[in-house]
Amino acid sequence: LEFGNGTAPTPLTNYLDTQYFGEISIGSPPQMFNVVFDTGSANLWIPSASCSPLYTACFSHNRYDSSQSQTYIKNGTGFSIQYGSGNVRGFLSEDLVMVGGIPVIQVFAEATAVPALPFIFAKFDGVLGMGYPNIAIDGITPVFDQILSQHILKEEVFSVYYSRDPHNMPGGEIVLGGTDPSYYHGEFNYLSTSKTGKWEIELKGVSVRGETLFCKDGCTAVIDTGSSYIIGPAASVTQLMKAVGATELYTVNCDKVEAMPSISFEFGGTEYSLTGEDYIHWFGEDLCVVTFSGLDIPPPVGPVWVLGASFISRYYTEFDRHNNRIGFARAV
Ligand SMILES: CCN(C(=O)c1cnc(C)nc1NCc1ccco1)[C@H]1CCCNC1
Repeated sequence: LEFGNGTAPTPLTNYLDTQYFGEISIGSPPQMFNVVFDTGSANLWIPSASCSPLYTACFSHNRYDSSQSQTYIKNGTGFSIQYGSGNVRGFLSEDLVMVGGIPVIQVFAEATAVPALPFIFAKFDGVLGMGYPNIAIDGITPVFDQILSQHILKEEVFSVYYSRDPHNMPGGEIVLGGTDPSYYHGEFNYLSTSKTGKWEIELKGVSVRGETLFCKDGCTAVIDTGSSYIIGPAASVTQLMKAVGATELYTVNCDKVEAMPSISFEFGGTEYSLTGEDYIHWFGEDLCVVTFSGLDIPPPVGPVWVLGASFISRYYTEFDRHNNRIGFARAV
């Protein structure tokens, strides 16, 4: 397959700086879907034409109809993926999936039950997991691994740019096989993924005004392209709100945003800081909310910090499967 220089870019749509998604097709003739490219999971699921109208979150999105596809291969194995608020359930099917112009014969899940919360708020139809195969449910080979085995990519990496202020076009870009220098400047700093099999790295500390307040003895950070915000242990985030002058409801007075202190994450020997502008979400003229949320993820996964779009929109991120490392560079 001749495409570009061994890299395959997909433009992303930015919905209110909180949801970033790109278009893929499934089936012949192609059925189009908007999916989140999610490093926090490793399966592809999309709503099924056979989902009940009772599931509003399924019925209100584009749905895959296997009866319309000449390349559909029946599977039927059960599928369930757990989210904080509930499970997406369905069954497995196989068909031709086109991602960034690359064809893949892919096993994916047709969702017949999609929890209203949070997915009625989703502007995307489904999720394309970009995580490692060992977190893939039902042991399905993930899309990116299927592409790697075709040996057509220049490098065994993918990179993500998320824009800020939704008026910028495009809203973002994911590049399979390399990086896009038009969206970052300066050098990359690389951090090796602490446990192979997850896009997570060692966080050395979280500091405000130069003082390390949290994760003093080191902790784990998950770099999750499918999450909107920054999630931290509940007690730490509560203290962090106080330290930056936000109320318990995470709200701040909009004209105080410029004066808010930077919050820094130390990875390797480098401080990655977010200014008030970076971590505040403007919900209107005078409602500004801090885009952090407190969540105690239980061991063995937790306690962790999850860095989502609020972080990635400031730091262009390269996910390197060849060297099992994550690279950050300043986004444009
Ligand atoms: C996709 C499921 N996720 C969300 O956080 C999520 C839920 N519900 C809505 C409506 N949107 C979500 N993410 C929007 C988004 C797109 C890109 C950046 O953030 C997470 C679940 C944990 C694994 N990682 C993904």
